[in-house]
Amino acid sequence: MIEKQIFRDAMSCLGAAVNIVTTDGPAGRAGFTASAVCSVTDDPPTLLVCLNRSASVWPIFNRNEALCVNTLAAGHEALSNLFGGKTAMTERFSAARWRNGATGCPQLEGAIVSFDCRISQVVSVGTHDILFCELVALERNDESHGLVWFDRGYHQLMRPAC
Ligand SMILES: NC(=O)C1=CN([C@@H]2O[C@H](COP(=O)(O)OP(=O)(O)OC[C@H]3O[C@@H](n4cnc5c(N)ncnc54)[C@H](O)[C@@H]3O)[C@@H](O)[C@H]2O)C=CC1
Ligand SMILES: Cc1cc2nc3c(=O)[nH]c(=O)nc-3n(C[C@H](O)[C@H](O)[C@H](O)COP(=O)(O)O)c2cc1C
Repeated sequence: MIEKQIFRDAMSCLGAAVNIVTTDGPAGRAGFTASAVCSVTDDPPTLLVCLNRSASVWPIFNRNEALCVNTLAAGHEALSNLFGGKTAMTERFSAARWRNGATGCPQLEGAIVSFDCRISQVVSVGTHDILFCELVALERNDESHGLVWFDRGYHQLMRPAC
């Protein structure tokens, strides 16, 4: 069996978009930073998000059954750290501006793209739940530069024409 640390060191070589995944509903509002997000199928348009079941936000996502994947732009590094740390939920949300999407989940103003989704299926693997998320609506912002998590640090990605 490969050790956990060796696996993590290897995974740190995979660059990934950084996202703030939010929810709102009967269990209240919550959000966390996630790099474990990817496309599953375009028919029906579906993404997946991997969420550690030991995270404080897990019961809230589990009950609300809706979420919004807000893909972060260059300049969102501090916000990403806030949602990725052990900070109070009010402190996380007061650091940025939000609007409510079709599902009622918070959409980050200035996100490169926001995928507003209903959680269609949940599969538990090891420590994590894989949340399959069917797209309800989306909002794009084609002007901001990108942000990637690679080698345990943030890297800005510039659009070619800018
Ligand atoms: N999938 C996840 O749950 C992820 C969790 N994190 C958390 O953010 C913090 C900082 O992470 P890094 O600076 O990248 O250093 P790190 O050494 O904790 O992680 C390196 C890489 O391993 C993977 N990874 C880390 N924790 C994991 C987990 N519990 N389950 C599955 N994959 C995991 C991710 O791809 C991560 O970028 C850590 O507390 C880490 O656990 C970060 C990225 C993904
Ligand atoms: C760059 C980055 C990426 C992360 N990606 C994930 C992820 O994909 N899945 C996950 O469960 N936690 C991920 N985390 C950790 C959560 O954001 C973190 O556990 C949570 O916000 C804080 O947990 P707490 O609410 O229990 O304090 C990531 C953290 C950082 C900084």
